[in-house]
Amino acid sequence: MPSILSLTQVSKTYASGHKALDHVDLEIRRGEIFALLGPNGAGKTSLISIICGIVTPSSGTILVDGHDAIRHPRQARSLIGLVPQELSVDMFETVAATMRFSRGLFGKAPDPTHTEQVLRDLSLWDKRNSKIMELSGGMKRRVLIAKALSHEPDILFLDEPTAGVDVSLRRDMWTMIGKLRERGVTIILTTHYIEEAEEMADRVGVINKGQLLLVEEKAALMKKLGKREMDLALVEPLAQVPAGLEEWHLTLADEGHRLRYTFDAQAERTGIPSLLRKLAELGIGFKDLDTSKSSLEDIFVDLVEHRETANQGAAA
Ligand SMILES: Nc1ncnc2c1ncn2[C@@H]1O[C@H](COP(=O)(O)OP(=O)(O)OP(=O)(O)O)[C@@H](O)[C@H]1O
Repeated sequence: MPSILSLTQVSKTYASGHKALDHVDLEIRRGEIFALLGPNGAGKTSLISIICGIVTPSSGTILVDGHDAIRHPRQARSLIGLVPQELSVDMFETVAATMRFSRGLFGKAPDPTHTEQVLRDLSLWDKRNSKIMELSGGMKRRVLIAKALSHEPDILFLDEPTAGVDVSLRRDMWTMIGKLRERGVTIILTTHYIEEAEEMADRVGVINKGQLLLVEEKAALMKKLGKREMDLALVEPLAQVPAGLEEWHLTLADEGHRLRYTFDAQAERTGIPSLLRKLAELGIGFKDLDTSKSSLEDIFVDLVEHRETANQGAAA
Protein backbone atom coordinates (compact mmCIF):
# COMPACT_ATOMS: atom_id res chain seq x y z
CA MET A 1 0.00 0.00 0.00
CA PRO A 2 1.45 3.44 -0.90
CA SER A 3 2.33 5.83 1.94
CA ILE A 4 0.03 8.78 2.58
CA LEU A 5 2.71 10.47 4.65
CA SER A 6 6.41 10.21 4.13
CA LEU A 7 9.10 11.74 6.34
CA THR A 8 12.74 11.62 5.33
CA GLN A 9 15.58 12.59 7.66
CA VAL A 10 13.50 15.13 9.57
CA SER A 11 15.44 16.98 12.28
CA LYS A 12 14.56 19.93 14.48
CA THR A 13 16.81 21.99 16.67
CA TYR A 14 14.96 24.81 18.44
CA ALA A 15 16.48 28.29 18.79
CA SER A 16 17.37 27.33 22.37
CA GLY A 17 19.78 24.76 20.88
CA HIS A 18 17.59 21.85 22.00
CA LYS A 19 17.53 19.02 19.48
CA ALA A 20 13.91 17.82 19.57
CA LEU A 21 14.05 15.55 16.50
CA ASP A 22 17.00 13.68 15.16
CA HIS A 23 16.89 12.35 11.56
CA VAL A 24 13.42 10.83 11.69
CA ASP A 25 12.34 8.60 8.79
CA LEU A 26 8.72 7.47 8.84
CA GLU A 27 6.21 6.11 6.32
CA ILE A 28 2.53 6.14 7.26
CA ARG A 29 0.28 3.79 5.28
CA ARG A 30 -2.99 5.01 3.84
CA GLY A 31 -5.91 4.11 6.10
CA GLU A 32 -3.91 2.83 9.05
CA ILE A 33 -4.07 3.81 12.70
CA PHE A 34 -0.58 4.60 13.86
CA ALA A 35 0.27 5.20 17.51
CA LEU A 36 3.36 7.20 18.35
CA LEU A 37 4.45 6.31 21.85
CA GLY A 38 6.97 8.20 23.87
CA PRO A 39 7.64 9.72 27.28
CA ASN A 40 7.29 13.43 28.05
CA GLY A 41 9.55 15.55 25.92
CA ALA A 42 10.30 12.74 23.44
CA GLY A 43 9.46 14.95 20.46
CA LYS A 44 5.93 13.76 19.60
CA THR A 45 4.32 17.20 19.49
CA SER A 46 7.31 18.63 17.63
CA LEU A 47 6.91 15.94 14.97
CA ILE A 48 3.18 16.58 14.56
CA SER A 49 3.71 20.35 14.51
CA ILE A 50 6.26 19.99 11.73
CA ILE A 51 3.96 17.82 9.62
CA CYS A 52 1.12 20.32 10.14
CA GLY A 53 3.31 23.28 9.16
CA ILE A 54 3.22 24.90 12.60
CA VAL A 55 6.94 24.38 13.24
CA THR A 56 9.61 24.56 10.52
CA PRO A 57 12.02 21.62 10.46
CA SER A 58 15.75 22.31 10.52
CA SER A 59 16.20 19.73 7.77
CA GLY A 60 14.42 16.90 6.04
CA THR A 61 11.47 16.35 3.72
CA ILE A 62 7.78 15.76 4.44
CA LEU A 63 5.39 14.58 1.76
CA VAL A 64 1.66 14.62 2.55
CA ASP A 65 -0.02 12.51 -0.12
CA GLY A 66 2.70 13.64 -2.48
CA HIS A 67 2.57 17.34 -1.52
CA ASP A 68 5.77 18.81 -0.13
CA ALA A 69 4.72 20.20 3.26
CA ILE A 70 7.45 22.85 3.22
CA ARG A 71 7.13 24.09 -0.34
CA HIS A 72 3.34 23.67 -0.63
CA PRO A 73 2.10 23.98 2.95
CA ARG A 74 -1.51 24.92 2.07
CA GLN A 75 -2.13 21.87 -0.10
CA ALA A 76 -0.47 19.61 2.45
CA ARG A 77 -2.31 21.15 5.41
CA SER A 78 -5.73 20.92 3.72
CA LEU A 79 -5.46 17.12 3.88
CA ILE A 80 -4.79 17.14 7.61
CA GLY A 81 -7.00 17.53 10.67
CA LEU A 82 -5.24 18.26 13.95
CA VAL A 83 -6.62 17.71 17.42
CA PRO A 84 -4.08 19.51 19.61
CA GLN A 85 -3.37 18.85 23.27
CA GLU A 86 -4.39 22.32 24.29
CA LEU A 87 -7.68 24.08 23.78
CA SER A 88 -7.54 26.28 20.69
CA VAL A 89 -11.03 27.63 20.17
CA ASP A 90 -12.91 30.88 20.59
CA MET A 91 -14.75 30.44 23.91
CA PHE A 92 -17.48 32.92 22.91
CA GLU A 93 -18.34 31.06 19.71
CA THR A 94 -20.98 28.31 19.46
CA VAL A 95 -20.08 24.71 18.67
CA ALA A 96 -21.67 24.71 15.20
CA ALA A 97 -20.18 28.10 14.27
CA THR A 98 -16.70 26.90 15.31
CA MET A 99 -16.99 24.01 12.87
CA ARG A 100 -18.39 26.19 10.07
CA PHE A 101 -15.66 28.77 10.52
CA SER A 102 -12.88 26.20 10.57
CA ARG A 103 -14.25 24.57 7.41
CA GLY A 104 -14.37 27.97 5.73
CA LEU A 105 -10.71 28.58 6.57
CA PHE A 106 -9.87 25.61 4.36
CA GLY A 107 -11.87 27.16 1.53
CA LYS A 108 -14.71 24.65 1.73
CA ALA A 109 -18.38 25.59 1.26
CA PRO A 110 -20.67 24.91 4.24
CA ASP A 111 -22.03 21.36 4.36
CA PRO A 112 -24.76 21.09 7.02
CA THR A 113 -25.10 17.32 6.49
CA HIS A 114 -21.44 16.72 7.25
CA THR A 115 -21.52 19.09 10.21
CA GLU A 116 -24.53 17.31 11.65
CA GLN A 117 -22.97 13.90 11.16
CA VAL A 118 -19.75 14.88 12.97
CA LEU A 119 -21.61 16.57 15.82
CA ARG A 120 -23.89 13.56 16.25
CA ASP A 121 -20.94 11.13 16.19
CA LEU A 122 -19.34 13.15 18.97
CA SER A 123 -22.57 13.47 20.98
CA LEU A 124 -22.39 17.23 20.49
CA TRP A 125 -25.54 17.72 18.40
CA ASP A 126 -27.63 18.81 21.38
CA LYS A 127 -24.94 21.35 22.25
CA ARG A 128 -24.56 22.79 18.75
CA ASN A 129 -25.93 26.18 19.77
CA SER A 130 -24.08 26.38 23.09
CA LYS A 131 -21.14 28.69 23.54
CA ILE A 132 -17.95 26.72 24.08
CA MET A 133 -17.28 28.39 27.42
CA GLU A 134 -20.54 26.88 28.71
CA LEU A 135 -19.33 23.33 28.05
CA SER A 136 -17.60 20.89 30.39
CA GLY A 137 -13.92 20.05 29.88
CA GLY A 138 -14.79 16.74 28.18
CA MET A 139 -17.23 18.47 25.83
CA LYS A 140 -14.58 21.03 24.94
CA ARG A 141 -12.27 18.18 23.94
CA ARG A 142 -15.02 16.84 21.69
CA VAL A 143 -15.32 20.27 20.05
CA LEU A 144 -11.60 20.16 19.23
CA ILE A 145 -12.19 16.92 17.37
CA ALA A 146 -15.24 18.29 15.56
CA LYS A 147 -13.18 21.31 14.52
CA ALA A 148 -10.37 19.08 13.23
CA LEU A 149 -12.87 17.07 11.17
CA SER A 150 -14.69 20.13 9.81
CA HIS A 151 -12.92 20.11 6.43
CA GLU A 152 -13.09 16.31 5.95
CA PRO A 153 -9.36 15.62 6.20
CA ASP A 154 -7.76 12.40 4.91
CA ILE A 155 -5.31 12.33 7.82
CA LEU A 156 -6.24 13.00 11.42
CA PHE A 157 -3.66 13.72 14.12
CA LEU A 158 -4.70 13.28 17.72
CA ASP A 159 -2.12 14.60 20.15
CA GLU A 160 -2.64 12.79 23.49
CA PRO A 161 -6.36 12.42 22.82
CA THR A 162 -7.29 10.75 26.08
CA ALA A 163 -4.93 12.40 28.55
CA GLY A 164 -7.09 13.40 31.50
CA VAL A 165 -10.44 12.45 29.96
CA ASP A 166 -13.05 10.29 31.64
CA VAL A 167 -13.94 6.73 30.71
CA SER A 168 -17.03 7.64 28.70
CA LEU A 169 -15.21 10.15 26.51
CA ARG A 170 -12.35 7.72 26.04
CA ARG A 171 -14.81 5.06 24.87
CA ASP A 172 -16.59 7.50 22.55
CA MET A 173 -13.27 8.54 21.12
CA TRP A 174 -12.28 5.00 20.38
CA THR A 175 -15.66 4.37 18.70
CA MET A 176 -15.28 7.52 16.66
CA ILE A 177 -11.75 6.63 15.63
CA GLY A 178 -13.04 3.23 14.50
CA LYS A 179 -15.75 4.90 12.37
CA LEU A 180 -13.29 7.30 10.80
CA ARG A 181 -11.02 4.44 9.91
CA GLU A 182 -13.93 2.65 8.21
CA ARG A 183 -14.33 5.78 6.09
CA GLY A 184 -10.70 5.52 5.05
CA VAL A 185 -9.23 8.28 7.26
CA THR A 186 -5.61 7.70 8.26
CA ILE A 187 -5.16 8.28 11.99
CA ILE A 188 -2.01 9.12 13.87
CA LEU A 189 -2.20 9.47 17.60
CA THR A 190 0.37 10.19 20.22
CA THR A 191 0.05 8.66 23.62
CA HIS A 192 1.78 7.69 26.83
CA TYR A 193 -0.61 4.80 27.27
CA ILE A 194 0.32 1.43 25.91
CA GLU A 195 -3.31 0.29 26.44
CA GLU A 196 -4.44 2.91 23.98
CA ALA A 197 -2.03 1.69 21.35
CA GLU A 198 -3.02 -1.86 22.15
CA GLU A 199 -6.71 -1.11 21.73
CA MET A 200 -6.57 0.77 18.49
CA ALA A 201 -3.34 0.89 16.55
CA ASP A 202 -2.30 -1.18 13.55
CA ARG A 203 1.31 -0.11 13.98
CA VAL A 204 3.25 1.51 16.76
CA GLY A 205 6.26 3.79 16.70
CA VAL A 206 8.40 4.43 19.77
CA ILE A 207 10.16 7.76 20.05
CA ASN A 208 12.59 8.87 22.72
CA LYS A 209 14.87 11.91 22.86
CA GLY A 210 13.94 12.84 19.30
CA GLN A 211 14.88 9.49 17.83
CA LEU A 212 12.41 7.06 16.37
CA LEU A 213 13.61 3.89 18.01
CA LEU A 214 11.29 1.44 16.35
CA VAL A 215 8.25 1.11 14.14
CA GLU A 216 6.47 -2.20 14.34
CA GLU A 217 3.19 -3.96 13.77
CA LYS A 218 1.25 -3.80 17.01
CA ALA A 219 1.09 -7.56 17.37
CA ALA A 220 4.88 -7.82 17.29
CA LEU A 221 5.33 -5.06 19.84
CA MET A 222 2.72 -6.53 22.15
CA LYS A 223 4.64 -9.76 22.10
CA LYS A 224 7.68 -7.91 23.39
CA LEU A 225 5.57 -6.11 25.96
CA GLY A 226 4.17 -9.44 27.04
CA LYS A 227 7.52 -10.39 28.57
CA ARG A 228 7.38 -11.12 32.25
CA GLU A 229 9.97 -11.84 34.83
CA MET A 230 9.70 -14.40 37.62
CA ASP A 231 11.99 -13.89 40.55
CA LEU A 232 12.57 -16.66 43.10
CA ALA A 233 14.10 -15.86 46.49
CA LEU A 234 16.23 -18.94 47.20
CA VAL A 235 16.56 -20.69 50.54
CA GLU A 236 20.28 -21.28 49.88
CA PRO A 237 22.30 -18.96 47.61
CA LEU A 238 23.79 -20.45 44.45
CA ALA A 239 27.23 -19.77 42.99
CA GLN A 240 25.99 -20.49 39.48
CA VAL A 241 22.90 -21.67 37.65
CA PRO A 242 22.94 -25.45 38.18
CA ALA A 243 23.22 -27.87 35.25
CA GLY A 244 19.90 -29.17 33.97
CA LEU A 245 18.25 -25.72 33.89
CA GLU A 246 19.70 -24.56 30.56
CA GLU A 247 16.43 -24.52 28.63
CA TRP A 248 14.98 -21.72 30.81
CA HIS A 249 17.97 -19.35 30.34
CA LEU A 250 17.95 -18.37 34.01
CA THR A 251 20.10 -15.70 35.58
CA LEU A 252 21.25 -15.20 39.15
CA ALA A 253 20.94 -11.89 40.98
CA ASP A 254 21.49 -10.50 44.44
CA GLU A 255 24.75 -12.44 44.94
CA GLY A 256 23.10 -15.76 44.12
CA HIS A 257 20.11 -15.26 46.41
CA ARG A 258 17.66 -14.77 43.56
CA LEU A 259 16.97 -16.82 40.48
CA ARG A 260 15.35 -15.01 37.54
CA TYR A 261 13.33 -16.37 34.67
CA THR A 262 12.05 -14.20 31.80
CA PHE A 263 9.11 -15.60 29.89
CA ASP A 264 6.49 -14.65 27.35
CA ALA A 265 3.22 -14.13 29.21
CA GLN A 266 1.23 -14.47 26.00
CA ALA A 267 2.76 -17.77 24.96
CA GLU A 268 0.64 -20.87 25.25
CA ARG A 269 3.26 -22.41 27.53
CA THR A 270 5.12 -20.14 29.90
CA GLY A 271 7.51 -22.86 31.03
CA ILE A 272 6.83 -22.10 34.68
CA PRO A 273 5.28 -25.41 35.84
CA SER A 274 8.09 -27.45 34.27
CA LEU A 275 10.71 -25.11 35.76
CA LEU A 276 9.22 -25.42 39.24
CA ARG A 277 9.10 -29.22 38.90
CA LYS A 278 12.73 -29.26 37.82
CA LEU A 279 13.78 -27.06 40.73
CA ALA A 280 12.04 -29.45 43.15
CA GLU A 281 13.77 -32.38 41.47
CA LEU A 282 17.15 -30.70 41.91
CA GLY A 283 16.35 -29.87 45.53
CA ILE A 284 16.52 -26.09 44.99
CA GLY A 285 14.16 -24.52 47.50
CA PHE A 286 12.71 -21.01 47.39
CA LYS A 287 10.92 -19.00 50.04
CA ASP A 288 9.23 -16.41 47.88
CA LEU A 289 8.16 -15.87 44.30
CA ASP A 290 7.48 -12.61 42.49
CA THR A 291 6.44 -11.89 38.94
CA SER A 292 6.59 -8.56 37.19
CA LYS A 293 5.38 -7.38 33.84
CA SER A 294 7.74 -5.45 31.60
CA SER A 295 6.28 -2.02 31.10
CA LEU A 296 6.64 0.39 28.27
CA GLU A 297 9.25 2.08 30.39
CA ASP A 298 11.29 -1.14 30.48
CA ILE A 299 11.07 -1.28 26.73
CA PHE A 300 12.29 2.30 26.48
CA VAL A 301 15.16 1.55 28.83
CA ASP A 302 15.98 -1.56 26.87
CA LEU A 303 15.88 0.24 23.55
CA VAL A 304 17.86 3.21 24.79
CA GLU A 305 20.49 1.07 26.49
CA HIS A 306 20.87 -1.07 23.39
CA ARG A 307 21.19 2.03 21.31
CA GLU A 308 23.80 3.51 23.64
CA THR A 309 25.77 0.26 23.81
CA ALA A 310 25.64 -0.03 20.03
CA ASN A 311 26.83 3.57 19.67
CA GLN A 312 29.67 2.98 22.11
CA GLY A 313 30.58 -0.17 20.16
CA ALA A 314 30.60 1.79 16.92
CA ALA A 315 32.75 4.54 18.46
CA ALA A 316 35.29 2.06 19.87
N1 LIG B 1 9.41 26.03 21.00
C1 LIG B 1 10.33 25.34 21.66
N2 LIG B 1 11.53 25.86 21.96
C2 LIG B 1 12.49 25.15 22.62
N3 LIG B 1 12.34 23.87 23.00
C3 LIG B 1 11.15 23.28 22.72
C4 LIG B 1 10.09 23.97 22.04
N4 LIG B 1 9.05 23.11 21.89
C5 LIG B 1 9.45 21.96 22.45
N5 LIG B 1 10.70 22.05 22.95
C6 LIG B 1 11.47 20.98 23.61
O1 LIG B 1 11.61 19.90 22.70
C7 LIG B 1 11.46 18.64 23.38
C8 LIG B 1 10.35 17.84 22.74
O2 LIG B 1 9.12 18.44 23.05
P1 LIG B 1 7.73 17.89 22.49
O3 LIG B 1 6.65 18.80 22.99
O4 LIG B 1 7.84 17.66 21.05
O5 LIG B 1 7.66 16.47 23.26
P2 LIG B 1 6.45 15.50 23.48
O6 LIG B 1 6.96 14.14 23.17
O7 LIG B 1 5.25 15.96 22.73
O8 LIG B 1 6.19 15.63 25.03
P3 LIG B 1 4.83 15.60 25.88
O9 LIG B 1 4.41 14.17 25.91
O10 LIG B 1 5.26 16.11 27.20
O11 LIG B 1 3.85 16.48 25.19
C9 LIG B 1 11.22 18.98 24.83
O12 LIG B 1 12.44 18.88 25.52
C10 LIG B 1 10.73 20.41 24.81
O13 LIG B 1 11.08 21.10 25.99
